[in-house]
Amino acid sequence: MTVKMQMLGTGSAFAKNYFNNNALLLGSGYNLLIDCGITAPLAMHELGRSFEEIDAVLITHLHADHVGGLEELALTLRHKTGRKMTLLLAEALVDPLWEHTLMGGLYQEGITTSLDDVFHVRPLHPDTNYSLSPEISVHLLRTPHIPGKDSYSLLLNEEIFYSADMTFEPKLLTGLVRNRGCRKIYHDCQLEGPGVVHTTLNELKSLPEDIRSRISLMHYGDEKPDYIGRTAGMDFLEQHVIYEL
Ligand SMILES: Nc1ccn([C@@H]2O[C@@H]3COP(=O)(O)O[C@H]3[C@H]2O)c(=O)n1
Ligand SMILES: [Zn+2]
Ligand SMILES: [Zn+2]
Repeated sequence: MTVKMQMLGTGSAFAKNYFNNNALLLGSGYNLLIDCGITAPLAMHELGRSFEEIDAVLITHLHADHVGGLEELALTLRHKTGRKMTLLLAEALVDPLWEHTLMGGLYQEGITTSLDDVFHVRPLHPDTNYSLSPEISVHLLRTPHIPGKDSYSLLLNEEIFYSADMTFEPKLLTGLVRNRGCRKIYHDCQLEGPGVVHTTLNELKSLPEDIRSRISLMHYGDEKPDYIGRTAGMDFLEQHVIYEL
C-alpha cells in the first residue's frame, strides 16, 4: 500500500482559517502524526479521527503550533485506555520538551514526574535513518529556525523532504533534489512580509524550476487565497485532503 498523507492543518502559527501545520502519515497498520499543535485535537475531532489510531507522534521543534496539543493527547490516552503514545524526537529536545513545555500541565507528584511517565520516549539522532514501519522511515535534518532553538526537518523514506519551520536554505534544497534524488519537498512558506524565522514565498520563487516543480507550500497564513496562481508553479498543500506521499 502507498503511504498517504493528510494534513490536520496547513496554517501558520497565528492563522485562523487553517489549523496548525501538522501531518498524518497513514500507512498500512502504522499511522504517524508529525507535530501536534494547539489545534491538533480539534482537527482530529473534525476529521472523525481519534488519537487511539495513531501509533507514534514525531515532534520537529518546540513551538505551540507543533507541540501545544501533546498535553491533551497524553491525558486523553491515559484516561481512555491507559496507553502511552510513542514519542519520537531529537534527543536534544527531550529535556526541554518536559522542562520548558509539558511539565507545567502534566506534572503530578509521585505519578507523573518525567516525560517517560506519559510517553514512550524514543530519542532520535539527527542524520540517521530510522525505519518506523515497513513503509515509513524518517531521518532528521537539523535546519535553522530561531537562533538557539533546535529544529529538525524530516527526510521521509529518504526521498521526501518535509520542512520544519525554517529559514531559506537554497543549497540544502538544491542538493536534496540534485544529489540525493529527493522527489518531493513540502515546505513552510511565509507569504507576506520579511521571513525572519521562516522561508518566504519570494525566496522559494527564486529557486530554479527543477527544484520549484517539486515543492508544495504549507504553513501559510490566512491570506493564502490571494496568492493562488502567484507561486511560480508551486502548489499549495490543502488541509484534510488525503495525498499519496
Ligand atoms: N523570533 C521570533 C519568534 C517567533 N516568531 C513568531 O512566532 C511564531 C511561533 O511559531 P512559528 O510557526 O515558528 O512562527 C513564529 C513567528 O510567527 C517570530 O516572528 N519571531
Ligand atoms: Zn510553526
Ligand atoms: Zn516554529
